[in-house]
Amino acid sequence: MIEARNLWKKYGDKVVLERLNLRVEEGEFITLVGASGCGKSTFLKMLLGTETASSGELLLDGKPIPDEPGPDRGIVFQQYSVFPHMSVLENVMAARGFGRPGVTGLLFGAARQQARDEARAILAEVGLGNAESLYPGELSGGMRQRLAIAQALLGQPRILLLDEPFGALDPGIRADMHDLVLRLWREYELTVFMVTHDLTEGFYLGTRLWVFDKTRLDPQAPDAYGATITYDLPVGQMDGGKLKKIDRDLTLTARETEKAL
Ligand SMILES: Nc1ncnc2c1ncn2[C@@H]1O[C@H](COP(=O)(O)OP(=O)(O)OP(=O)(O)O)[C@@H](O)[C@H]1O
Repeated sequence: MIEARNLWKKYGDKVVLERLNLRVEEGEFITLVGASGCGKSTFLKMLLGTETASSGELLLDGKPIPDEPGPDRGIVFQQYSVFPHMSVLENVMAARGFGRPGVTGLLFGAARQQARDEARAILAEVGLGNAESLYPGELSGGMRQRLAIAQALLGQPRILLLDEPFGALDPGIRADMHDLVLRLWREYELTVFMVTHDLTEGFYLGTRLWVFDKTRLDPQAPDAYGATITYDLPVGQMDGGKLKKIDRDLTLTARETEKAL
């Protein structure tokens, strides 16, 4: 489904990512970990289409990823910007409208009613069915991320990109969000790429964990080399074409890996 062939990303003379070669099949749940600033978000942006490769290829179904976001790819950031003066329902409807052709993306009549119905359905899916008339300022951090996920799912994406979506949440809330993401991943048969700083989270959620790191370093020229994927660890298993999580002692596995890294 997704393939990178000798993919590089540079900003000016600064090499951020280098020599990425990878293949991802439909339905995988990839978790990305690595030091701050090593290019994980940049890689997600390349998948989204807001950043382009400096060289090499990034392919979706054998064709170059379009260099602009499309409905087949949804993204959730750690801090999500919503319209503060619009209710939860209106925010979701606005996201739907903006995804449509037209100058303003405004919806009228039957299209508006359909957008409202779709927005209500997706809000119920993410557990915000009773919060549609609240304003963003009235939402907890977890509810705000549920809203962001609802917006990301609106275009019925095949690929969901999550950039540290739960980094700012309390542990209890994070556990609820993990349940939500795993349910949505299975229900919508998504392919997920999720950046996290939490290795345990990476092991728990993913079917495959990637570690981004630099393999070469020039102390005189710190920007001369970029990061690449240094570990590609299977942390789940395929079961008759369906992905199934394997039971494991998560804490132990994460600790073992931290030691190994
Ligand atoms: N638009 C840009 N122009 C120039 N440099 C950029 C740009 N975007 C990112 N960078 C640089 O690219 C490098 C990788 O950034 P990126 O945000 O992808 O890292 P990251 O691994 O996601 O970090 P973090 O875990 O802290 O979010 C950083 O050094 C950053 O300063």
